Amino acid sequence: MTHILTLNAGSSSLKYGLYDATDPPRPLTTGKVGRIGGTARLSPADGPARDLPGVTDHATALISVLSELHNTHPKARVTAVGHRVVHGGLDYDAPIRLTPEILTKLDALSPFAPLHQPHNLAGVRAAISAFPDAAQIACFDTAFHRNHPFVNDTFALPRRYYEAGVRRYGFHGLSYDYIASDLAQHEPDLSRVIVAHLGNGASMCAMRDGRSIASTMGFSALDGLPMGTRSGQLDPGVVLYLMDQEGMSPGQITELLYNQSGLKGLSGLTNDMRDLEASSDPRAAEAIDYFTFRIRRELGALAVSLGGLDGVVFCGGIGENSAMIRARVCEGLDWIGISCDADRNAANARVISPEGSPVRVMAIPTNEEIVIARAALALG
Ligand SMILES: Nc1ncnc2c1ncn2[C@@H]1O[C@H](COP(=O)(O)OP(=O)(O)O)[C@@H](O)[C@H]1O
Ligand SMILES: CC(=O)OP(=O)(O)O
Ligand SMILES: [Mg+2]
Repeated sequence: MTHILTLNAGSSSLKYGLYDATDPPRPLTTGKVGRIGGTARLSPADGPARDLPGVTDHATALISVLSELHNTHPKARVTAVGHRVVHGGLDYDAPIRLTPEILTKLDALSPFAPLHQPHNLAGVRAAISAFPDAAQIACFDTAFHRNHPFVNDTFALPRRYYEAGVRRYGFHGLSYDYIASDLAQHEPDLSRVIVAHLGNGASMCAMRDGRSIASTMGFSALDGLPMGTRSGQLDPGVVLYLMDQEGMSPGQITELLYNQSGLKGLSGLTNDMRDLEASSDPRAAEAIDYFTFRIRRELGALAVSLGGLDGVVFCGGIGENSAMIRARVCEGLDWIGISCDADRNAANARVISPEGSPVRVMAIPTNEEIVIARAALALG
């Protein structure tokens, strides 16, 4: 028996999975290192969680994950490693087996996803040294969105920028791909669906019949919803002001918009939703107000893109676990058919809208790892 390893570096997490290389891949173990940048904690799905005091970044998190897997599954024969790679740019709209040339091309996209792409590619390089004989497969967050209609793919800039690749790519595509396959299997009657992937990074996707037609994220993973540490949608005039009036450099603005803004910037406290929910500081409440307000605003915009709504799905660390955020998002939206049953919501049930509701509202745990494992099996 041979095995597939999956690695998924998010902005605050490193998720992993080890699978038998069967069709479909059978999970042997999965888990994650969360709160990277804070008190990192390893949570294997099948064992006790523990803090990782020496882990301060994605590189040290990866060393811990590889050593955990070596201890728990010493006989694993890894023949393919599947990687989440956030940005595939113009060239990659499907998973691909990596070569040194492709890796170099993907390096060039790092400035457009600085919280992810460098960690994703460092993971590839670490996996090449740990498993030199294994196939390395990249699975792109952008791929799921590559067939957007022109109006959802472009900015109103002179055409040459579109041709040069300045487009609305959209991200979290592996998560949306998983949710689309889950819906096709279990809710085939739903055509127009909005999926809210709410984690440390957050975006929403409008899907018609399982295909993405619009996303709140754009050229980079900065656009759209406010996130743990990212601003979300911002008037470009603010960036001009920061440069012209405050004399900030591109590097300083990058640090501000990617690392010091969003929930962390607004609350002045933390990027972590669990900590914000537990806080009595009024700034924490205001950060949550802003987060839910922007989700509701985008919900309206995406419903218009779809010409109506049959379903809403919450996923990601916040979407799957926070009944409070889901309730706040759904509050007072009966007029577009959205409502939330308090008991179902509190129980984290799959369907949280009341029986017979015009829009089926759901909380579905996403599974980017299995999407990566399937691709690694196909291409490995
Ligand atoms: N029970 C919970 N209640 C509220 N928020 C939660 C809960 N569990 C996790 N979260 C939040 O989910 C976010 C992390 O989401 P996740 O999808 O794991 O991260 P990433 O985007 O880095 O992959 C954090 O803000 C965390 O506080
Ligand atoms: C693209 C993105 O924001 O990913 P994550 O939610 O894993 O940080
Ligand atoms: Mg994530």
